Amino acid sequence: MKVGENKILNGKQVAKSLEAEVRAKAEKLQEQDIVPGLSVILVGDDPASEVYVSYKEKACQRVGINSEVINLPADTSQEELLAKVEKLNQANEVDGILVQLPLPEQIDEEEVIETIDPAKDVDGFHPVNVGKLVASSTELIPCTPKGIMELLNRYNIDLVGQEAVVVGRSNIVGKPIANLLLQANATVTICHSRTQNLTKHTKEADILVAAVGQQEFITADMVKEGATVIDVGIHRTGDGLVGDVAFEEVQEKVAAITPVPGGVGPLTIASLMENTLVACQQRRG
Ligand SMILES: Nc1nc(=O)c2c([nH]1)NC[C@@H]1CN(c3ccc(C(=O)N[C@@H](CCC(=O)O)C(=O)O)cc3)C=[N+]21
Repeated sequence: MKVGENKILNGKQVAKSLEAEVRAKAEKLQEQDIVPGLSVILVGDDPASEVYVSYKEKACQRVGINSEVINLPADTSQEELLAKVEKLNQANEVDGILVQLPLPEQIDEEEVIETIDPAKDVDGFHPVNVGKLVASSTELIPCTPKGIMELLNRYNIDLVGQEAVVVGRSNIVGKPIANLLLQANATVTICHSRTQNLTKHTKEADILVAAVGQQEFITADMVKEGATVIDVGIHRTGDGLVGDVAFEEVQEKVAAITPVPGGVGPLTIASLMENTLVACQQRRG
């Protein structure tokens, strides 16, 4: 099968259809004079963060969510940042609060996340939402894992009883996607930097999620023929964006694969729109 024949999972297209659904629901809320609101706090001037935040703002415009970006200087203190979060917790028109990561080193990230009202935690990073995700169910699921599950679902990729291998154990991607795959009845293995004989595990994967943070780390010899490969990585290189998967060689071997760009990234943004809408419905719908 060649590129373009459906083997390349079109995250951009699925994101577009998810956004259309959010937009329709936001329009319904407008009949009650409710407009969902998202506040993004950006500390410092990391260029990559600025780009991602601008994507989030544009998506809000597309779906009918009010967005506000709060730019704080790189030397913002912990107290100042917490005070800002608390103010947003109190603001009725703010349904979602997102503090863009990574944060400068003087900031205690965990304390910031714990200060966000769990009902407004559209990243799904607050311990209350993490606990609900693991133990039962919550609407506020971390955006990247949520987007991946939507993609698998829309492409009818079977998970029940399948071997799913997640490479990476971050709180943002690895741990939550492993839990969601488990809930979907996959058999889940989590690999990480200390895993011995990584290839032994990845070669068994029917579904392989690469969230390693290293450019083109997953090579063709590491994947099983006919697998589904989800590439969560984003690396800026001289030749443009590349992922955690060596796309050209791996795509020859697998049944389905997400591209970078145009795969997981747009789904992350669309899921943020969904989470903001859901937070709004739950708070004031
Ligand atoms: N609190 C918080 N929540 C986040 O969700 C969060 C964060 N911090 N910090 C940074 C990461 C990264 N992230 C991305 C969002 C969209 C694309 C995206 O749209 N990518 C496009 C285009 C990439 C490009 O052109 O730069 C694509 O892959 O096709 C990528 C990455 C959200 N993050």
